[in-house]
Amino acid sequence: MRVTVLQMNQGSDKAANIAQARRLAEAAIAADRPDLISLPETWTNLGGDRAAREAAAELLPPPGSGGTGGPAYEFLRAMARANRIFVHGGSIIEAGGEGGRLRNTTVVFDPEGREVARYRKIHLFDITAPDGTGYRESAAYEGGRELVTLDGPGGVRLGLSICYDVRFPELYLALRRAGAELIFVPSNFTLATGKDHWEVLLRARAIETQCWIAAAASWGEYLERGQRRQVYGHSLVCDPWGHVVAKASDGVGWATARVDRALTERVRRDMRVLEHRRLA
Ligand SMILES: O=C(O)CNC(=O)[C@H](CS)NC(=O)CCC(=O)C(=O)O
Repeated sequence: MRVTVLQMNQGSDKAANIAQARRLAEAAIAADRPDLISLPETWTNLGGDRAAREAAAELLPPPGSGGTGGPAYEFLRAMARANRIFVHGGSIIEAGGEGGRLRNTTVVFDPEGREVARYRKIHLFDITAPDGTGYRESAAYEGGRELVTLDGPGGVRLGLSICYDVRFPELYLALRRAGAELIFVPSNFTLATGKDHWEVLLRARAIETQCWIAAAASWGEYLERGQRRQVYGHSLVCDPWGHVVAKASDGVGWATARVDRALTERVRRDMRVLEHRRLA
């Protein structure tokens, strides 16, 4: 099976972001025929101000209801159904959290266009970057609490996570223990942290968990309340040995890799790290 990660340069115009996602996804699907395609974190909105973020938010239909969602949700569903592929929607902004807060939420659709998983980002990005920029994701967002895995194409078990989650290895160990073979890390990684940490963290999570990692990321500049900010990009797919087997260059685009399940099996058989664990 093949997995494609899309690299976008979204801003605060939701309709333009959906148009960009559509254009990139159509080109990637035509070129590489993936079974599974993944978008970046909050690909429907990056930056702007609180009002732009709230305007991009969608109230999602209850899981399993088959109900109709907003334009981003319906775009993802239609793309899955039209191409008969799994679509991992990076994350979209979900309205309806406690106290008017938003949620940073992944939805996954199967080739029939049914929503088969929903994950809400657990770890929120409240930090000061080395360049002095402060981030307080928890001001707008409510954190999730639930671990999510599901069956993907060809029975490959998928595990869900988002961006800053990647710094918390216990989540990935729990996903592996829940049977995950391919774990997603859709991201808006900052340039200041990403240049030093992005690939190291993703490869470490792959090596420790012996899982494939698919990390679709936002790339380039955007404006946050008029201030210029940069995100690192470098969307990639990593194999369970820790090799980066596909990576997007600078700019918008995508990268596709073949997920070789025989490799997963061999790595796990020959180095039984799960059984060798002593402390956690
Ligand atoms: O704010 C939104 O609308 C969507 N959320 C994000 O873009 C979040 C919080 S600002 N970004 C990250 O988690 C980057 C993590 C990162 O860069 C690191 O761990 O170093």
